[in-house]
Amino acid sequence: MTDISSSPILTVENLSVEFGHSRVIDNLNFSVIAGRTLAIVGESGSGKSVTSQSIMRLAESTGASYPSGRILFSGEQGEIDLLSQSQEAMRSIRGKDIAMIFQEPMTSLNPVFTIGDQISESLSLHKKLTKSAALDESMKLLKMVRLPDAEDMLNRYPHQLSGGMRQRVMIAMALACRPKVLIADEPTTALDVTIQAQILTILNDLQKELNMAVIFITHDMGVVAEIADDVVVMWKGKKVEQGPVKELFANPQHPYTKALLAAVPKLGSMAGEPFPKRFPITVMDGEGTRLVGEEKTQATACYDKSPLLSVRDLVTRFDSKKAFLDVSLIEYMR
Ligand SMILES: Nc1ncnc2c1ncn2[C@@H]1O[C@H](COP(=O)(O)OP(=O)(O)OP(=O)(O)O)[C@@H](O)[C@H]1O
Repeated sequence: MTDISSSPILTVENLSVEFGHSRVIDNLNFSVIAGRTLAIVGESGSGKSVTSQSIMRLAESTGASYPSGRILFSGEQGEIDLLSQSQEAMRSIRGKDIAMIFQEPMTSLNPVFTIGDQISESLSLHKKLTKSAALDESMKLLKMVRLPDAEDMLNRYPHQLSGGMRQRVMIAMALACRPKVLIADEPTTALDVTIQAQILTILNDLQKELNMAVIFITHDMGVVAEIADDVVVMWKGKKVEQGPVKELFANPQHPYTKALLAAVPKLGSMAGEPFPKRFPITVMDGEGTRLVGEEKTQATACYDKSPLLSVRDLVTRFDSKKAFLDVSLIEYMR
């Protein structure tokens, strides 16, 4: 059950960000609580990445300034304003207290070092572990993100991994110091739908296990439905709507939120048909294509008022059977 009295771990207060004379974030306010996921959703250029880069204090290196605002973080030393920290102080906060994963893991992984070296480096830096303790811990982290053959994985180089594996390595690295806040900036956008579903499930599970606050940046309301508790909708640098995901999906207020929701595949309702309580699931695997039954998805159970079905829910459900959805079902859902 949600504890509405829990105090936020991170609060963005009246934040404005400018590049030269151009204001790209205007008076933004939101907060995140431990154990909950806040999705920041908005179209390209709405300011999602600048917001996360500002929290990490990485935006200045590309010319950003902050004419107003505070970013309050409740850490071990009590509440601090990240915007008034020196870059040196931020170096010990980044990665340790607040970690980030990005859309393209290849840009954050060093091609000439093994996976083991790269995870261990972060552990040595923040936790001062010896090399062998760091390698042991790295293996535990790789198991935590469900990478098979963790030991073999430690000796591999980034180019020897698939995109989904690299993203899991990035999650392992981000979680190395058990951060209080994880910022995930479109971490699944570059992956195909089956792998996206696996990564979202892993993130969801680890978030609960570690009781982290997660800020999840995306432009995809289908992803929001699966991963978020709360949503902030951004449009042209401003927050236009905010609320618990279930309420926002059931009763969107802002035209832009409505437009975002309309882009998500829905069953039936678009053609004015009543929403089917159950629908056929066809899978395609080594044994051919066949009907495996009828299902009521998690998504329909969650969003009874605004039935929403994403391809990912179904793929996740059948992934254990190494099965893939028949294209006809996806067509049917559209
Ligand atoms: N270094 C920079 N210099 C000038 N303007 C910038 C810079 N970085 C971002 N902007 C501008 O800030 C605005 C917000 O960009 P931001 O990258 O945060 O959008 P976004 O919502 O993350 O988009 P996307 O989904 O495409 O990543 C855009 O108008 C962008 O052009």
